[in-house]
Amino acid sequence: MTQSSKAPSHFEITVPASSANIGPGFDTLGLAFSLHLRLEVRVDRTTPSHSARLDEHHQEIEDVAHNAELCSLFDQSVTIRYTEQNSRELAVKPSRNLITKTAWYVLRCHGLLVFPYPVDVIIDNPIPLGRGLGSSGAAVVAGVALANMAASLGLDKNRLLDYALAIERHPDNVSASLLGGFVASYLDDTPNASATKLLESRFQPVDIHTQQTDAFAPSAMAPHMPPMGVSRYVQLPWNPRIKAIAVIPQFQLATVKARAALPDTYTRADLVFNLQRLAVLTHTLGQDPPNPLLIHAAMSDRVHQIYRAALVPGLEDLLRTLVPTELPGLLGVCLSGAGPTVVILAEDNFDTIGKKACSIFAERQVKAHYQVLNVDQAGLQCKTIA
Ligand SMILES: Nc1ncnc2c1ncn2[C@@H]1O[C@H](COP(=O)(O)OP(=O)(O)OP(=O)(O)O)[C@@H](O)[C@H]1O
Ligand SMILES: N[C@@H](CCO)C(=O)O
Repeated sequence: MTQSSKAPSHFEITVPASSANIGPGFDTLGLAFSLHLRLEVRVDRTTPSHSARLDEHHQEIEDVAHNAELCSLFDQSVTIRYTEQNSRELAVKPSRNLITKTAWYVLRCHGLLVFPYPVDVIIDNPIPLGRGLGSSGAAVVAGVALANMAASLGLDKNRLLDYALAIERHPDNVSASLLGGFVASYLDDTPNASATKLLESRFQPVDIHTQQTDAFAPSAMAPHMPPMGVSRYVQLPWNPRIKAIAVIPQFQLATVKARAALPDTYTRADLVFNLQRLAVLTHTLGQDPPNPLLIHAAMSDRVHQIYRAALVPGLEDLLRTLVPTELPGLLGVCLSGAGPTVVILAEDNFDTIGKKACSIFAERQVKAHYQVLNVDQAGLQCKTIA
């Protein structure tokens, strides 16, 4: 992530799409793609926003009966516009849009009720919504970066990840979008020393392991700051010859619905099945030449894909039919995150494989198209323009 020291008045934020799980790595593996959410941001640093500081409002906020006044105050400090891609159903009211709501949470954790200077954001989002390509994760990463750059908060990428996790509770998508490449991550159950320091401050750290979050509660005087170092990660080796064929059905599947389809408990046999393949998979995707039979077998899963198959017609056919012995160049197949997109890792014959996958979906009356994507090794990029 690049960031100049001078407070920029014109900058660009780019965040890669991502695929989570990659077969056996449920809630831990993430892969960033060369498909980017882009924000072009202008900050009018000549005109400080009115009522920028939370403590200037201390008494007023105590008296504010509704969130409405806080929202309208924030909405006056930022404007957002989308280009035509994938934005029809997205809110352009800043206090209701995921990107700027996330930025608002980060600002409020720093005592700011609004952006310190008026901000204008043009958003280009080629990442399809609700398809398992990490559009919400990319939006959250873009939001924390927007607050960091526009308010010159000086947060490094590890702290940005803490804030992103206060919103998106599973680390796989946001870690890949923030860091780039092929990432394994976990949430740290034991808050470290710096996190306990936060306990003495007036901010109570958000409990990252519960599902509900008050991060977006605008009426909160000072929202719960995330503990420091709440996630740990490693960036894994990736053979650049391997590309991803994203086979994208036309229907959406919200993550919350796909997570509700999962059981609360698993047999030891199923857990061991996934653990064994996960261990192999984290290494074999960095080997050269790739080993198709090993990769294909290591991408098998018993924790989430079988339980989501009913929500993605054609998934079981794809997992059963797309094998390296039948399709030269094919390495492995998996549901992308919570779906419905299916990601096929391959080193050759991308179009033959993509068309075959779309035809299998079509046999189940599912319209789909495919995109051949490289793995993005850069992650979040913040580029100063002026
Ligand atoms: N680029 C974006 N800008 C603003 N809000 C977004 C954006 N992408 C996603 N969101 C918000 O996040 C919500 C959930 O997004 P989406 O359904 O795409 O993500 P998901 O289901 O969590 O997983 P995935 O994006 O991987 O499918 C959307 O309904 C939308 O409100
Ligand atoms: N690991 C998450 C990813 C969601 O994008 C899930 O599969 O629910």
